[in-house]
Amino acid sequence: MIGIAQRLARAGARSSVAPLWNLRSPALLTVRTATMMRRGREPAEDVEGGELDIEFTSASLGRQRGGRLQKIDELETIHIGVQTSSSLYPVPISEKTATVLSEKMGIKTLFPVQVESFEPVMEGKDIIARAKTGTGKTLSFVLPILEKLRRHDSLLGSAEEPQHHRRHNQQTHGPRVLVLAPTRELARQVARVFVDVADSGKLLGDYSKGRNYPHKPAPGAYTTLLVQGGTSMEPQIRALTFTPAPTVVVGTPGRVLDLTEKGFMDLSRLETFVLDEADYMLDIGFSQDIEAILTRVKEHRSRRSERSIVPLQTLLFSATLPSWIQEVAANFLRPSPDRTILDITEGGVVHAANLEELSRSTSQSGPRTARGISHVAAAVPKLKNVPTVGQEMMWDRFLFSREGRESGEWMKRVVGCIPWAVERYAMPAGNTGPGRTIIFTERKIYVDLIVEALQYHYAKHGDGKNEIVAKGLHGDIRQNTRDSIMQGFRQGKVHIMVATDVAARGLDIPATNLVLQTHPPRDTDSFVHRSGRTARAGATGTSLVFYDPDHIKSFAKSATDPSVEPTDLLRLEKEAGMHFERRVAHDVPASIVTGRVSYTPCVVKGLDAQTLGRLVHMPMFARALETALPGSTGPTQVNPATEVVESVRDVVIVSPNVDTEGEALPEIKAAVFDVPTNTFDVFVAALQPLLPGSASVETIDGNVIPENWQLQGPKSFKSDQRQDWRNNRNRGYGYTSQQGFGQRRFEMGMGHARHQGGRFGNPRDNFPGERSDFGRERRGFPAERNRSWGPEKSERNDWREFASGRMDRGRSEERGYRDERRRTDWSPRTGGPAREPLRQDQRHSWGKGGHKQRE
Ligand SMILES: Nc1ncnc2c1ncn2[C@@H]1O[C@H](COP(=O)(O)OP(=O)(O)OP(=O)(O)O)[C@@H](O)[C@H]1O
Repeated sequence: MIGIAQRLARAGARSSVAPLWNLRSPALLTVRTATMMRRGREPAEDVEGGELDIEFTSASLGRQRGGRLQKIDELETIHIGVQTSSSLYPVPISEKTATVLSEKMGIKTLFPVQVESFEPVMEGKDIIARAKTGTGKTLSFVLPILEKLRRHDSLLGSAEEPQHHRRHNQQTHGPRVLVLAPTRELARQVARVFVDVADSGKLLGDYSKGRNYPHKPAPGAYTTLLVQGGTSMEPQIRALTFTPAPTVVVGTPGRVLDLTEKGFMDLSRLETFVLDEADYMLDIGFSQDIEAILTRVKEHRSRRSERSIVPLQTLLFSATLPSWIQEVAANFLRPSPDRTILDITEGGVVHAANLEELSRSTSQSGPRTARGISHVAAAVPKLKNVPTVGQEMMWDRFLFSREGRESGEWMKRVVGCIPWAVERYAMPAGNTGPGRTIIFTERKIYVDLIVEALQYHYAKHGDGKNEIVAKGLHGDIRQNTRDSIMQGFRQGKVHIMVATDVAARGLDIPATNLVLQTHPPRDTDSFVHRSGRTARAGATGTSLVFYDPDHIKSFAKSATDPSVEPTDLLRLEKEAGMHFERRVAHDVPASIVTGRVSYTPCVVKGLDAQTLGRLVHMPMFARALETALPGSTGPTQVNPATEVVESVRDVVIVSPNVDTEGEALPEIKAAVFDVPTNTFDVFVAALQPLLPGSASVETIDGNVIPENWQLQGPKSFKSDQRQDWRNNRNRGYGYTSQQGFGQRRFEMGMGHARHQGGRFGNPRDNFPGERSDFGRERRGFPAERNRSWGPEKSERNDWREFASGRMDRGRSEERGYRDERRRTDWSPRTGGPAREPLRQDQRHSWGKGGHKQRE
């Protein structure tokens, strides 16, 4: 008869046995084992779960090997809760970890990738593993890594501890495990799993809740340090130099490399090196950093005696392992038999013999996306009206930028359909709340635009009770804001997160109902990862891709005619092994981007092409022109710099709202601007100083708008509105957001604030028309550069230098600044005259508070 301990150990309960021997009274134990023995009933009997009273005799216990096990003298009855190996933790984990998993993390069973990777990691093998999104890859390396540390450390000092391991542990100070992840958010998430499983309290280096300097860890605790960019390095350095050093470091490659190169991170004690999202990390972009880090690891380790070194174990995990990875991964992994290649598919676990086999199996392994995802492709309808983004400056700027001309129309169409998608797919039946949606888009500017439009839409059309909050996440957002947005999304305070691919990999937000992509993604792997943000850990969810219905034609054709290039969606279906349900999206009735704006036509006669050429560079005019030309070139297709100017030489541009089609004003070179009524004043105020003397501005009825029109108080812009402007209040006049003029103008930036009617500065000074930006001309700034879309920053700085008397004559002549107009009394700080002319000795004190001393 073999002993209980051996049997338990064989069945996978090694670590659970030790406390058993110390029991002096009946106790309920949860032992992860399949085979138990009852007294007097030999041989052993397989138990299928449930609880079992077992009596052990002192004789049977006493036979157990190992001096550390206490011998029990009397007969004891021990109640052991038994569960079969297939249902609960079929791997030998310590009692402590088992308790954390089941009680704190609510994990009752292990997922296949976790079971399969456990033993190889424990044995110190290298692993490259692929498993679908949301199948628990993080735990599949965290669990065995911590267990391995525990097991090794439990042997510390005992005869069983391997010699080289003992020396390895004694000698140095740095982390024993290094995990690299591509994004800061993912690094934080992985680090948290280490902290949870190790039950080590605080995550070091997590500053999201204020400063968190390293505390003295409990003896034997496996502490984890988060080393991410975008936050202060100093506390990370302090944590690294602390004794004992953090056991695990999880970070992004840039910061890890930085700390290593500056000598703060000693990697000579490193035992395990993990690349989460391995394919992404080894792709161009990150691979250089990774190689540099590994070179450092080798350097550090080589300082130590050969015999003392524990072999470095490398673990690579991802949901996608493209074929190119075979060559790259071969440089990182040791050859067989020190390496295991795992592919966890729907059909089961494939132990590939080599990397080639793994990449071959990619195409044969069924759908590559997680099982619970429903895929929808929604055709985005064409714009029914001509929405002009009236209320938000960001859209203005975008639509007349180069990108805007390329993709502006598509973005407007897409944005108009998002509320439909959210309502339909992110609000599950019976669920009163808005659910969670992640919207992926290609560029940061799209993120900002979508967020702005959604915030506007939900503020306007929300029911006031279930307010839907949308926030953006991309690389230009400050780290603490990114962290709080992520936290808000996890907690359900943010309902829609609009993100670039920074959120595409690894992020685990369990209750995400909908993943929406504004364009079919560039490659299938991106699609797999983006879609994988929903339907995690066996849940269900929807992944929706917006596409252009023009592609429908080629959809149908390409199905029958192989010579037709498959569209993006067909390619995705083929390569990802899934099928899209086709739908037509609905855009919101009143365009989300604008609502319907009312227009006032404004006829400008006597325009020459040169003036018009200048006008069209200003977003405000360009937009008006665009609106005026829907029939000919389409609302966003206008290239203002060329097409419009070319055509204005011969034809009259007519507003679509005016039923004249060029005939009513046959001989006159004129432009009819359809100006949104609420910005009419700003428009005219900005327009008039730019026109040549021969030009006139008229309403469509032929009433000439006098030159000082805006000063007399236009009908559409009443005095109380002007007062609002002065008082920084917004009542939705179109040129500001809800945040109020002052703040908005600050956000807008200088150039934009200017063309909204005035100088950047105190908004009360700048009511359009009362004081314009063009006053600078009076101060001697060359007229041709004096435009509000005007001079480049460097030129502006030059001008300031000149105006404040700091520029020498040679340079000022070179730039054509008129020296006789040099104004030494002009304050570069306030843009107005200083109180009294500066003395020579005071001039140099600008910027050092000299002007204050004079006051
Ligand atoms: N054994 C388990 N039982 C229940 N839930 C689990 C188990 N293992 C992991 N999970 C949960 O599954 C979710 C997904 O896990 P994880 O983030 O590790 O997936 P992943 O495979 O790394 O996904 P991705 O490829 O997107 O990075 C997490 O919320 C995690 O808590």
